[in-house]
Amino acid sequence: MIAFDQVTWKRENRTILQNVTFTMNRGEHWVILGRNGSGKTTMLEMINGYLFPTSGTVQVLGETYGQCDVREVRKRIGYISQSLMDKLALRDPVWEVVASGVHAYLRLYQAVAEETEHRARSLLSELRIGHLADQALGTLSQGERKKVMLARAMMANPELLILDEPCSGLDLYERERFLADLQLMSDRGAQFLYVTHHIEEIMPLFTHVLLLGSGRIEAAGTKHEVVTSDLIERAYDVHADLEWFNDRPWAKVRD
Ligand SMILES: Nc1ncnc2c1ncn2[C@@H]1O[C@H](COP(=O)(O)OP(=O)(O)OP(=O)(O)O)[C@@H](O)[C@H]1O
Repeated sequence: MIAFDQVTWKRENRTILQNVTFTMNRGEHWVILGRNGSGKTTMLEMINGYLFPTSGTVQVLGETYGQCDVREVRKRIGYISQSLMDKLALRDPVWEVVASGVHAYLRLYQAVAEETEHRARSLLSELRIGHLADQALGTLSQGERKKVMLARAMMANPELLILDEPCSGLDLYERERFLADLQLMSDRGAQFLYVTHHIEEIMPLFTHVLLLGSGRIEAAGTKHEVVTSDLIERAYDVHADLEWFNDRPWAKVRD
């Protein structure tokens, strides 16, 4: 599904990723954790084929980057990020924003097939925002906009769904609703790769965690192997006790 083999990325004499090797197998859902600047977004950009390693190889969905048409691979990947959100037209009706995801266009440039509109509307209803379908995107709350992005990404039936801090800016209520919706969407066949700063966002659906520290892998494996007090302390440099509650980890920071 995704394989990094000895991936290194250097910029202006700085090594931003160093010898990163990891494999995400079919059926697994991964979370990437790591401090600010540890290289998480850089990894996501590589998986999307926007950045190429200085050395090492990246394989995604069975294709090796450098030996395939990256644009074809991208069609099989959904990507939810703040920078995509910023590119969406705030005046467009919500259902159109969702429908444009079917071809991964930013806007619709031609008449939409009735079936596409129907699918966009029913995805919005499934995410409990069907009543907002005809409103302009710019009139929605941040939480509702995140759901629109989720619906838009699901329009193309992606095999891999990448989420870069999707819950940033959401209050507790909106965050929990978004995470519940993600759980709802997880049985549609897409595998998730989720970047966050908040370990309690590691929902039951996630199976594995990669912990990144200054461009190197500190740990990678099943979530129960990786999300431990020792490893979290090492990666974040804070003393924390971890507790699992409702199959999610919660950190209590000590002095
Ligand atoms: N194009 C670039 N040229 C030079 N340095 C870069 C470039 N892109 C990223 N970096 C540097 O690489 C490091 C890792 O950046 P990256 O955005 O991947 O971190 P991150 O883990 O996603 O951080 P955050 O959690 O703050 O979003 C940072 O120190 C950043 O300044």
